[in-house]
Amino acid sequence: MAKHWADFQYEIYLNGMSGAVPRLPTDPTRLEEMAEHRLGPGPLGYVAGSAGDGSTARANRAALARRRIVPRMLRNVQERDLSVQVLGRALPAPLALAPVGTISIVHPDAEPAVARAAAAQGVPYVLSSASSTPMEQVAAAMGDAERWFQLYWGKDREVTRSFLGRAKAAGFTVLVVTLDTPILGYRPRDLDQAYLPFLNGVGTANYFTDPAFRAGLAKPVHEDPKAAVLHFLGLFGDASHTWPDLAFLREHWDGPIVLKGVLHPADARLAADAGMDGVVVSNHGGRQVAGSVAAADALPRVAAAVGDRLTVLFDSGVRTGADVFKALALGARAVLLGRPYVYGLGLDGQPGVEHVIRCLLAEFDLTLALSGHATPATVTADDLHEASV
Ligand SMILES: Cc1cc2nc3c(=O)[nH]c(=O)nc-3n(C[C@H](O)[C@H](O)[C@H](O)COP(=O)(O)O)c2cc1C
Ligand SMILES: CC(C)CC(=O)C(=O)O
Repeated sequence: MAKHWADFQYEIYLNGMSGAVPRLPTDPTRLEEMAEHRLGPGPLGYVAGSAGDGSTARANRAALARRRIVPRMLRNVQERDLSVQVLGRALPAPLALAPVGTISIVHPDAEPAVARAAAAQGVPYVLSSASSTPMEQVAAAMGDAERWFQLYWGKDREVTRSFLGRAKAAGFTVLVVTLDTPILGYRPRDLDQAYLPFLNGVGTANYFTDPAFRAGLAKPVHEDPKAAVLHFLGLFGDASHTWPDLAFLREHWDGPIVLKGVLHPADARLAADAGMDGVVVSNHGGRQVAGSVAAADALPRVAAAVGDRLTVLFDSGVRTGADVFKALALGARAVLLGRPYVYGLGLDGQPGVEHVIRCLLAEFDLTLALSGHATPATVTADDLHEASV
């Protein structure tokens, strides 16, 4: 019998026969609660927090909860294959880890631990520009796994050129360009504590080791770290970019380019017109625009507009295997997971991240099977019922 992601639950029960229970909860809500007790107030506020009154983050969850799965019976789901084709690559399941900057604030093993966990499970990890570890070191920890790099497309073209060159040399093949964060959103939990990881130099290592970034400093980083941090804050984003500027990135990157943070179907069409390969329908986990459309409400409109021209990915609010199923039904090819794996890392390092991935995919596998599907490819909008509350 083929191995299935769902087997993880039997592994847990079998371990229980010798008295072992999982070190971390298998329920994402309890995982978050545990992280709340373990992370310090600054890191917790930064990771768990969102923009303004938090309404976008709540809407992300509500939009997924409102959709209910309508399971089908007697469809032979004994043998299942969760793999999907994404940007010409075969992924073992419709999942990647979202780019999350500055994660050394939750665990000293930081990005290399996430990279090893993702590689061990065969799931792509999108490494953030704001990595607390230089990208070359993280790439080395990724082994043979797919290497995806997220670009903060900033003000200094030389830094952008240098990042793209370093990413290519380090074996990254897919470029994910984040559009929704040219400026940091209004985040009261961070403001109230006057806390930002970058102010302590966290999340800047990838910049501080960059020759083009260093060329813009009057003094070496170790002589004036504060000036280096200010330089980073001044250049990581550029709110003056417009659609024609994408030509620069297309010119300097050979592989697939995916635009992250697209919510409007018209923007998705512009992405396709600009020669991009994919979009991530995302509102940055509700961290940028309070009051914005829930990502799961934007998804079907974007998929209808460009699903035949672009690879449509999705993030913001995914917590469970059922959420992955719903995102596929709403038109996504695969999802990116954000905060939950950061909590796994914070609580238990690399094994914590692997635990989160295995729980999510076990639940997705079971949801798929118990809803009458042997593969993600057959999931459609017909599998969902939209509840009125
Ligand atoms: C602490 C934190 C840091 C983040 N840093 C980045 C980043 O550096 N680049 C980026 O494109 N997105 C970043 N994001 C957004 C995630 O990639 C993703 O869009 C979001 O977390 C998905 O929502 P979820 O947390 O509800 O799963 C960050 C999110 C969090 C929580
Ligand atoms: C502003 C970035 C450097 C990090 C980020 O994307 C975030 O905090 O959401």
